[in-house]
Amino acid sequence: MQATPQPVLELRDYSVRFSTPDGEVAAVSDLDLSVGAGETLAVVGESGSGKSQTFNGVFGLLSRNGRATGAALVEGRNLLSMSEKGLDAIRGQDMAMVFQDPMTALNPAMKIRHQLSETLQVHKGMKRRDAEAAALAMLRLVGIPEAERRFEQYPHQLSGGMRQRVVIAMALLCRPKLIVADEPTTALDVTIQAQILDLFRDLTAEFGTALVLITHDLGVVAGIADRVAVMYAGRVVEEAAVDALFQRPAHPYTAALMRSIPRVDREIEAVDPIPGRPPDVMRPPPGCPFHPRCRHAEDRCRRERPPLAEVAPGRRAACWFPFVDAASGAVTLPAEPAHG
Ligand SMILES: Nc1ncnc2c1ncn2[C@@H]1O[C@H](COP(=O)(O)OP(=O)(O)OP(=O)(O)O)[C@@H](O)[C@H]1O
Repeated sequence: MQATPQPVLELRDYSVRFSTPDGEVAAVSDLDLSVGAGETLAVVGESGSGKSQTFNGVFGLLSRNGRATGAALVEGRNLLSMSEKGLDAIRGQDMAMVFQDPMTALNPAMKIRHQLSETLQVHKGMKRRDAEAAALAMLRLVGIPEAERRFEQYPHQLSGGMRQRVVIAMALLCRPKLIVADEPTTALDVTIQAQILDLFRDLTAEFGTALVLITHDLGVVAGIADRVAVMYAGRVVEEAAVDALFQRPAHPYTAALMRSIPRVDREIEAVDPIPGRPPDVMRPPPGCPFHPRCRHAEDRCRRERPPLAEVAPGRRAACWFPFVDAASGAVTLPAEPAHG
């Protein structure tokens, strides 16, 4: 793999399971992933592929029937073996999560002033005045116009985009080493979406924060991510540097995902939805979980599950027949067969 800067978060042999009356749900299986200081890792995949539960497990936010196993190391400390108190101290101080709906992080009955300064008072032990001054400065930094006036308002008085900026300000206040943003722009309109992504890019570069951006939308990762991990049925099926991935995906699922999104440089007719549906994680198909939807599946794919393996320098793919020339390491997309 491409040399990652010193990992801030490292998942090793990491899985998430839920017990249900119908049996065990293997939501996330055997992940090995890391993200380094100042690096942005995008985690993409269709709904239900395990993106959110992976990081809910890291933050100790799984529902009661869920359990994460393996290791989730933040600067070498395994969060999975920590007490609730130890985890509380790290959450908010060393790592923060930003969700799709900013109201999950905001208290509707509290002025922005108090929401932000309280974070610093609790986690950094700052005096109220200093905390408020720092909070106001951060509000300006995340591009809130008329920050002084907004400081005295309640969340419902702000637009959705502005609320998300406040949440980002709140996440950054303690200068965390890691931010996980789960679909942070999905609820926003396209122009605001681009502004918020720019904001993430600028601020993580400025503070050297490791950023994990969870999204179902491959389109949003191009301008912001350094690396991309593509998830399918609870596993990473491809991992690569963003430019390499966009130039030539090595896994048929990534290729299919790319064909399924509209692009400004292509005719709308070129959008080609992925046939079929993702597998039921309680009853995954034998072999490669993607084989029932794959245009290139062969017998081996129906029988044996391919491991995530290095297919070229800096990229991994879980496919028996990745689009990579073994001798040269060049990625080669085969001609598409006529059938779907
Ligand atoms: N409490 C639960 N009990 C049982 N299964 C669950 C529970 N929570 C999540 N799951 C299952 O875990 C799997 C992964 O879900 P997850 O939310 O991580 O997917 P996702 O890729 O983030 O999708 P989305 O983009 O829709 O959020 C899904 O099959 C989901 O049904």
